[in-house]
Amino acid sequence: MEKQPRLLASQLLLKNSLFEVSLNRVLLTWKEVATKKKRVSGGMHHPFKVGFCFPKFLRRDKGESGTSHGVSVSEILAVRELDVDSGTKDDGRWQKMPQKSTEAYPYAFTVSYVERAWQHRWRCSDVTFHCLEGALCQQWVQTIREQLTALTSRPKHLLVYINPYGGKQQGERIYEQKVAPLFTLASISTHVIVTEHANHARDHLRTEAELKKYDGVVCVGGDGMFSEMVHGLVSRTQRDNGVDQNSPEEKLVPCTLRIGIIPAGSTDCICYATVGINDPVTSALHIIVGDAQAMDVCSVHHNNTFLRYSVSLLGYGFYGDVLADSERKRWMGPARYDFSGFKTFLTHHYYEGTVSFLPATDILGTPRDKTRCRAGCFICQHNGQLYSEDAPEICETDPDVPDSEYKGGWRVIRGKFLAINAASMSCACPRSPKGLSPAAHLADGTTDLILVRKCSRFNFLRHLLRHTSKYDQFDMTFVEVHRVRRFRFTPRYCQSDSELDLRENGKKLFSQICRDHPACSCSPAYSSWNCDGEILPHAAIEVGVHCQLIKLFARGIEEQPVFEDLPNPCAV
Ligand SMILES: CCCCCCCCCCCCC/C=C/[C@@H](O)[C@H](COP(=O)(O)O)NC(=O)CCCCC
Ligand SMILES: Nc1ncnc2c1ncn2[C@@H]1O[C@H](COP(=O)(O)OP(=O)(O)O)[C@@H](O)[C@H]1O
Ligand SMILES: [Ca+2]
Repeated sequence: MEKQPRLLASQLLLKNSLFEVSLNRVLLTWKEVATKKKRVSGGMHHPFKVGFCFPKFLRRDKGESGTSHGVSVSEILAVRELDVDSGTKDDGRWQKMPQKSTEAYPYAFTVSYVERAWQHRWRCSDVTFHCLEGALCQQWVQTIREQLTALTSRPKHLLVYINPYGGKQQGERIYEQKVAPLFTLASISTHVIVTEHANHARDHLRTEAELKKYDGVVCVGGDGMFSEMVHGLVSRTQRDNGVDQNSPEEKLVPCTLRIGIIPAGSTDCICYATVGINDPVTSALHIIVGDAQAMDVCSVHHNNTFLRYSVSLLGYGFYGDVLADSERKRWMGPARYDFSGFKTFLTHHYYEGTVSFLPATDILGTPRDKTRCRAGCFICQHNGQLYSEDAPEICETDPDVPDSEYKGGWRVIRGKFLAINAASMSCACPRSPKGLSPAAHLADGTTDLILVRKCSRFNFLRHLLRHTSKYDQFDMTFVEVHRVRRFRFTPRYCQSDSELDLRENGKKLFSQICRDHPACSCSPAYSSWNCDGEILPHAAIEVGVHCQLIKLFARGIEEQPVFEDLPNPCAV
């Protein structure tokens, strides 16, 4: 790392020990002064040599000369002066001042910063430095504040929507107790709206919200609430730019405002797969430090009419049936998915239809890779560039020509499927920490199309269980996975353009099939599509991926540090 010029360096007191504290544009470091050499310096600037740079995740080292700490300036949340005389912090919280500092070091300031905890959790930590002179203390506070102000990617004004009914109905409490105090600490102003009905946030964003006033929008809720934000923002952006969402081939305009998610839902898959954990404090801290993570968005059309956007799972068959059943059991909270999941597994329905897809051939990465999409993902950068430079691949298709005759690289697969899933990202969530498609990428412009063909109940159970273990869920004869740019699905019993209303005619067709095939296992003709937790009204759909259409306040999952592999900077 390039050596940065030092902005400040002083000997300051921390918990009754003397530390050499140094600030440059990148790092704030503090290192205990060796016991023998310990002396009170009178608060003058003492140049000292910081002969090493802290590796990214290594914040603390015990060297010969005492404990060393480092925090990246980009992860400092706030700095504030302490009112030592009154013994209070300027945020009103009482604090017992250490005896030695009140006597010899009567001025103090506190730096709040991000500390990494277990399993990708972030926490807000405080460190308080005591100074001999008020002027020095103020100089430190002012210099750190100037550094923070220079971080232009940090949001200052946020529009927050809380779904009070998501997940375990704890959205408001989570926001007030865990998130709002952190936003206040970081001097972020907020306009908070507690939603009063479904689609309140979507419609407000799409038509009313004065978006120019904000640096980002935040939702407190689950994947359904996030989906509302996506629909509101994407639709608004297309309308403002005169783009017709009804055309499946249209290149959509990316949204500029970033979206933050404070997890308070049932699956929290978007949060989990972009941050690594569904933890409200962690998400709030990612928002405060101004992280940015691009994400792909799928548009879903039926007969040249826009239906919905999807960012995580589009699932027909198993996941569609689980969702349809679970919607009637919302009162159960997140447990409804376990109940409906078990019930749907027992019904073991399969569905016939044709899947046609345009494989993503010119890109890096495959769904069977061992590498994972992580913070700063090279594959997302590479493929993202490829797709943003090129015009989207448009394959002229004629609805009157059978799928099997399509040209332009489309592939056609007909069959009986227990599940057809399109995962635009891993879909990692607490139920399946590796997700539906573990090697899928957040921002590579593709979706992983997973086809699970009709198989025995036992084999399907094996496939499902592999989502929760180290074994490969795709390494089974009845499962195939393709990385695609676009795909279509047509159910076998599709009635052309005047397609069935699924709820009405689906029932009729179900009984018809069973009469025609007395020995069949009574699979209905149609399932429904689960589109990020919403049921789609049509089974025949066309899907296209829009590379990096939105941005989140996240950075992707960070690699966990392997401390043994890192050099000890203090070792001789
Ligand atoms: C017998 C063991 C079975 C284990 C299977 C585990 C596989 C779980 C993969 C889940 C992928 C979830 C993808 C995300 C979907 C969400 O958009 C959607 C709505 O979420 P929310 O708004 O928070 O309610 N959630 C679901 O569709 C739930 C699927 C759960 C299926 C068991
Ligand atoms: N005030 C409200 N009342 C009822 N439903 C709401 C409200 N606000 C949002 N919703 C809807 O609740 C659904 C579920 O929300 P979500 O936050 O995703 O929770 P969960 O993860 O439990 O499904 C979303 O589809 C959203 O449109
Ligand atoms: Ca993707």
